[in-house]
Amino acid sequence: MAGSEDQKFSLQEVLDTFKLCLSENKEVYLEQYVAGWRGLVKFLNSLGSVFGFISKDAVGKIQILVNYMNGENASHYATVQSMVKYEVDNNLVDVNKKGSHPESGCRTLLRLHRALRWLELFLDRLRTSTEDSKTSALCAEAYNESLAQHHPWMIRKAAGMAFLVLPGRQTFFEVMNVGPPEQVVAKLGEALPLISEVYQITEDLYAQHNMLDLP
Ligand SMILES: CCCCCCCC/C=C\CCCCCCCC(=O)N[C@@H](COP(=O)(O)O)[C@H](O)/C=C/CCCCCCCCCCCCC
Repeated sequence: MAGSEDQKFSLQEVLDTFKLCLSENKEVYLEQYVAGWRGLVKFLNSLGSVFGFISKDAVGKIQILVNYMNGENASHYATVQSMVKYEVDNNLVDVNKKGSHPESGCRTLLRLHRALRWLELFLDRLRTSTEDSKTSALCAEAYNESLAQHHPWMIRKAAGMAFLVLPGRQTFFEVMNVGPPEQVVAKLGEALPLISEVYQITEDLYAQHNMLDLP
């Protein structure tokens, strides 16, 4: 994986991976899910070292999942559904407090899943924003409505400070490599339902298994 996060970001590429995430019977392919996150991390890395602590956490979690996907039980890590079934059936998930499985696939994916909700809220705000909107405010609002509820004070503070140095809306749109603002807005409109569907399917699955609060 070394170096893959340094390449140029493309919103289209991320959109394509999220499109490929769902199987015909609405299972979420882990390979595409992880590929989507890798694409997003490229974007994060292009914003500078202030975001390094966020990128490091995301890359670490991506790597945990990749290790399972390439490990001896790889066949069980094809989809989120098969991973959940395998780990739950084999008692490989710490359910109430951290124990012998502190880095289960289920727990690791849950962290990225919560971040996907932040992404959904943030992209929707970006899509409906006006030229004078502040990306830092849009990002903070989306964060407070989602991920912040799972983060301790120190992380919330650090994240809040990082948001303050986010580039303006115009730069943001340029980095997406889609074209003029109208096309970015259209592309975001295309991306959002896909991200929402992947989010909702995962959310429902975790809810069914009472796993939305894994330690
Ligand atoms: C389409 C282009 C525009 C949007 C591009 C967005 C690019 C974002 C890329 C990655 C997002 C980072 C995902 C972060 C995952 C965080 C998972 C998490 O909650 N980890 C915490 C809990 O883990 P455990 O301790 O339980 O293992 C961990 O404590 C977190 C540490 C780092 C701080 C996370 C702050 C997240 C802020 C939200 C992302 C802001 C990115 C702003 C860039 C626009």
